[in-house]
Amino acid sequence: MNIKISEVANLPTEFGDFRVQVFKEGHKEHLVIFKEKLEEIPIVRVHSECLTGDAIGSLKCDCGAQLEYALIMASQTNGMVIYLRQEGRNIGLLNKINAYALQDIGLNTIEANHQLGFGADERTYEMVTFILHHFNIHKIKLLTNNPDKIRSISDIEIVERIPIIMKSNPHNEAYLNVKKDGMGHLL
Ligand SMILES: Nc1nc2c(ncn2[C@@H]2O[C@H](COP(=O)(O)OP(=O)(O)OP(=O)(O)O)[C@@H](O)[C@H]2O)c(=O)[nH]1
Ligand SMILES: [Zn+2]
Repeated sequence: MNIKISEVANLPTEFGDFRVQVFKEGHKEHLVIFKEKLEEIPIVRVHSECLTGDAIGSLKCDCGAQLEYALIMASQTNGMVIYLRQEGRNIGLLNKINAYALQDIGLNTIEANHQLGFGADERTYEMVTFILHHFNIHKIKLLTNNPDKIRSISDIEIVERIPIIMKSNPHNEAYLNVKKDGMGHLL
């Protein structure tokens, strides 16, 4: 992997004061948000980019609320958020919106991906291992409901899984049910 690493900079936020660093892999610029004095076994959130949920307040998913919750947890526990640029479970924004259009006519989140020729989840997590090793972190507590994410992160000991369950709304209820029944999420 040819990875460019930025300097570390301060980033004051409404959730607390963080340090930030970018890991650039090809055209993907992943952002790591962390507290200056990390816990020995920190709480880590591996968050996948969701422009619609993270930045626009979309109610179709739970990403925006999860990101806020993760930043608050990181701030309060000397933890870290790894913001991976894997928009739309790594099919990209254009394809995700095409998937949303298929969902508008009745397909669920998995069926829509398949209709477009993608797997249900195209994400990989080598970058997480690279980033954590860069910080000399070998053990973490992972904030997730997704068992597949736990299985996919290699060479890092996940000593605890901490759930990150957000309140549902009428727009994302069906989506969350498919994550639970079709993708094995622990919801
Ligand atoms: N292709 C596709 N991607 C989606 C859809 N809804 C959300 N996403 C993307 O899914 C990613 C978030 O993954 P989720 O499955 O919600 O959750 P997770 O990260 O696997 O699991 P947690 O760690 O428990 O949150 C983001 O990259 C979103 O852009 C959808 O309908 N289709
Ligand atoms: Zn989302």
